[in-house]
Amino acid sequence: MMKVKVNFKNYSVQMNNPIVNKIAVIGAGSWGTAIAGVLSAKGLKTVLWGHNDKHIEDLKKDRENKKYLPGFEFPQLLSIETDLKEAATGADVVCMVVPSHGYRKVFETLIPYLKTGASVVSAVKGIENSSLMTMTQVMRQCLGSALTAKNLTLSVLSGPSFAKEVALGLPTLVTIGCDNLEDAQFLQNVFGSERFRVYAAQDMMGLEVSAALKNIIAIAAGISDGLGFGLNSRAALITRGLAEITRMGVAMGADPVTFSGLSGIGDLVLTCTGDLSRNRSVGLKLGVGMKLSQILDEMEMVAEGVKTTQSVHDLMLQMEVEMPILDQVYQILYKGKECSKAVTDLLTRELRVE
Ligand SMILES: NC(=O)C1=CN([C@@H]2O[C@H](COP(=O)(O)OP(=O)(O)OC[C@H]3O[C@@H](n4cnc5c(N)ncnc54)[C@H](OP(=O)(O)O)[C@@H]3O)[C@@H](O)[C@H]2O)C=CC1
Ligand SMILES: O=C(CO)COP(=O)(O)O
Repeated sequence: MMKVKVNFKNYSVQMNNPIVNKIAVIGAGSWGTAIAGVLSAKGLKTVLWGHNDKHIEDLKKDRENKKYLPGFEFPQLLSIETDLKEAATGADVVCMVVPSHGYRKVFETLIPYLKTGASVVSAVKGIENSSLMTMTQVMRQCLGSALTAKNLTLSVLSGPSFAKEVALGLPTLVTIGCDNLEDAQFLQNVFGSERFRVYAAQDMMGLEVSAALKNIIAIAAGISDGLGFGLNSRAALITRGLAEITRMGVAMGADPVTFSGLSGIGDLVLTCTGDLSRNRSVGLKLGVGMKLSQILDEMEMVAEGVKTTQSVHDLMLQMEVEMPILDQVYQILYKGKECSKAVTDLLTRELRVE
């Protein structure tokens, strides 16, 4: 039987589209494809770039991303590219959706093609292993003086947003953060639509830390469910996880208020409870006794929390921030600790005041 494809339902051409001639979405996984689909469905000329020639050929031929976001036909205004120069040249907005482990290399290659005055948005939720930097810190470092010479704006898109639900046009609320609120407000109009409501913010560090660290707590929540624990345990992990994320965020310069927003508690709840989460599913499999190497071998998609656990563990030691849940997830992922022993160690810590 032939499967019916959905054409980015509920995103119609908007009358209030701001003047952007071209948007480049860099990274053709599920999230990049969903973002590019939404933008083009609302009437903006959008180019989606991916690094894998064979995969990109399939996208062109099928007008669908069968590997990462099956079932959604590309809108007419979406074009597909393997050439980074072609994709980025002339783009007013460049949205980076390459996973954190490949982000720096792709961005460095992209810099010469960035248009003067362009807005560069990171939609990625991870902390780089080698530098322990967030993605906008990586971009700042790569750009150096080109950031001001080219008059570029850096920003972050974050919030509870499973790619599949966004592609289906189910109501989704996210936040875009820029140093300057006016720049965030411009991007609110670029990305926003009736079904994709965008809030503006200025605390980029808070958005990036909450986005990256919720993935680690989602692994912990998956482990808890995999071990057969109940809803009490999951609620406790979300609550104490948020306390850890906030402690680290504040130590890194974030505003604590951000952690009670969409990118904070919003995305944490989604990822810890939603079965579409790849990070939660890694935890579930660990909880029922599978080995991490086997889980990763069988996964086609990225679970950013696995690598980010390593980065945040380094940050925890460097910055002397107390993060007991993160520490146990690290022990399970990287030191082969038994999940049940990690739980016992967490529950028998010295008694505390909340
Ligand atoms: N999916 C979602 O619902 C959401 C994801 N995010 C975030 O978006 C980011 C991207 O994730 P997502 O799209 O889901 O990932 P997917 O697993 O769906 O796809 C990953 C994509 O990245 C490509 N890729 C892998 N390595 C590199 C590299 N070194 N250079 C360039 N491209 C590379 C893959 O190509 P190939 O396989 O062909 O090598 C593939 O196209 C992550 O940080 C994630 O946390 C944020 C919000 C929602
Ligand atoms: O960040 C996400 C939704 O907001 C997606 O989470 P996963 O990467 O765990 O699937």
